[in-house]
Amino acid sequence: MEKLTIVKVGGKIVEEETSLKQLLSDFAAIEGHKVLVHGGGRSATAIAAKLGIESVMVNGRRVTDAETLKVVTMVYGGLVNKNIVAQLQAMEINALGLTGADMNYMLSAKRPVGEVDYGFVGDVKSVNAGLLADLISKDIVPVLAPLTHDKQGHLLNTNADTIAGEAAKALAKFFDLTLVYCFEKKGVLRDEHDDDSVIAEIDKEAFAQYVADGVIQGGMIPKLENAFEAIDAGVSQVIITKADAIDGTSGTKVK
Ligand SMILES: Nc1ncnc2c1ncn2[C@@H]1O[C@H](COP(=O)(O)OP(=O)(O)O)[C@@H](O)[C@H]1O
Ligand SMILES: CC(=O)N[C@@H](CCC(=O)OP(=O)(O)O)C(=O)O
Repeated sequence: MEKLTIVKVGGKIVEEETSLKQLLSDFAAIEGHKVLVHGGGRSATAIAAKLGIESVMVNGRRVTDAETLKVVTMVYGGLVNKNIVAQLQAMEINALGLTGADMNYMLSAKRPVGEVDYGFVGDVKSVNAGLLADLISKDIVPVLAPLTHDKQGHLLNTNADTIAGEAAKALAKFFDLTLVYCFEKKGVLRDEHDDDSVIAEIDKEAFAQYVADGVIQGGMIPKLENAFEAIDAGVSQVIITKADAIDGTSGTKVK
């Protein structure tokens, strides 16, 4: 099987021009087939605020009403995605920006209203991995935005960590796959405020204990849940690391 690296980059890196540029240049240097998944939550929050729209997050997910859906569509599907594609093209990477609606590559269903009404948030139902794999095999580099669709004409907001996890799970049938979640810290930390307290390896048992102890919380919980699901689905390696170390030589290895 040929190797494929999927890199997911979070909002703090995406928001800052210099950190994004560095990340894209490191990404461009990865050998072999690759896919980039981007977030941009912070940019969406900033632009929503300029438009007088308040951002509400519950359990790390954005409550997405009709106006917020317009903002995230513009920010993720437009501004962030197309800027990344243009910058990668300048680095001789043949990038192709996609939402889940493009090529119908990622289908979702609006999350049912439970204790929380998340609005236009999509839970992934299926991934058209064959079409993505065809593109990847032709040396095209998909750049995936955190938007999916319901095939009834509606875009839905889906967390970027989930997009990366679902794409990895589906593409693991075609490639020997490494999934790298990169963000602003050196990995999963024993002490969130001490960047030198990286947990080198984590399994489900240790994860449950760290959550119970309050060491792992917030957005790191769904990130790790996505990571474990990817390992269970046959992804060879999942690494959580700092954006300047996407070569996988440091950070936290998910077992
Ligand atoms: N033990 C931990 N180690 C590292 N980060 C943690 C930990 N517990 C909670 N976090 C938080 O998780 C955040 C990463 O999750 P999230 O904001 O969803 O990531 P991203 O920026 O990649 O979308 C970090 O910014 C940090 O504040
Ligand atoms: C449903 C949901 O929460 N969607 C996310 C999608 C963006 C994202 O995940 O961005 P980061 O990776 O930068 O956090 C949101 O709108 O914030």
